[in-house]
Amino acid sequence: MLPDGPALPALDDLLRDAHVVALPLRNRFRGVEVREAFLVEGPNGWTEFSPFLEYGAAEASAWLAATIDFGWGPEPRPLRERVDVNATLPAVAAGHVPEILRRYPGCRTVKVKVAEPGQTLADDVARVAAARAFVGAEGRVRVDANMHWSVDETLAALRALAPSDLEYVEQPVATVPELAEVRRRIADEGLSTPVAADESVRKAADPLAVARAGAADLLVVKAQPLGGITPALGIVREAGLPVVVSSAIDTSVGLSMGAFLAASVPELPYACGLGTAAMLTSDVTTEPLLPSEGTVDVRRIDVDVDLLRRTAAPAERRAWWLDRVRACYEQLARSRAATGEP
Ligand SMILES: O=C(O)CCC(=O)c1ccccc1C(=O)O
Ligand SMILES: [Mg+2]
Repeated sequence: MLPDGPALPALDDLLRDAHVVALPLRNRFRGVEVREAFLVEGPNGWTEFSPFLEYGAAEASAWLAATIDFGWGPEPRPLRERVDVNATLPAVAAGHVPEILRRYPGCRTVKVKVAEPGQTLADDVARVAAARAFVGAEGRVRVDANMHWSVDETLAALRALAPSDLEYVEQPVATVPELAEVRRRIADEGLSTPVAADESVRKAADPLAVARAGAADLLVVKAQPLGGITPALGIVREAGLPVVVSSAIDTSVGLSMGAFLAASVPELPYACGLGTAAMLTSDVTTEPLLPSEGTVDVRRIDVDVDLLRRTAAPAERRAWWLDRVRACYEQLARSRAATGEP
């Protein structure tokens, strides 16, 4: 189900002055080496559309709803001016951990990618230990397995990672029943690691099912896949669980949407995954939303025309993105027309 939202702007308003950029990453992340994004300026300011390339129109349409919500919808009402952020550590060798974490000045929380296909639990243990050594006993270290473990593998990993004292484990397994089982087994075995749901929120037909099933201790919420700040805030309210606001390797424009969401959530007990501008080798603004003193600003982003030109995607990629916006727009228009009917 696609979220409701403001009346759609004309398709031409989305396409006429749009930019498509291709930003190389410093380190490969979930198989991605260059991040592409579609940027457009609405009456509220610059907004972003950047679903991953493999997503079909149905899934990507929620991301377009978010693009429109941020550019054309109700202005967010932030409760804070800065948001604490975590460092995001790709599945690199342990020896590379310090050089990556140094890009996140002041961040006391690290999210470590684990369970990367082709790697071993020993690789994860070494990487997580290096992250713990970097932040010290006062810091926080969480891991994200992106659904790659079974229930048994999760428990084995949590036992092996226990010396690093995890803040939580994010989406260790794929399904809601498995998440529930992981939580039960953690309690049965006398462990205490909280379980966070990410894919079970952002890729689910019903983002609240995991909360209703009592299958997670906290939720990871992302503005773009949930259809924007307005619907995401509704999900946070109804879930009744603590949340971490995160992002999807966005440009600073997409990160600013996440920062406004994080700033609008009533309670924000965890550092948010909004520091990832540090993963990009270039950005679309001269004032990128980079972490400083462990936080990012909550502000709109002005894009820089020179940077847009320098990071512009090749013509055939631009054409692909414009087609994708058209396809998603059609879906949104159809779904909004349907909800208007009796
Ligand atoms: O939460 C963070 O630290 C950064 C964002 C992140 O990890 C991410 C980025 C792109 C795609 C998936 C994920 C994820 O949380 O699984
Ligand atoms: Mg995740």
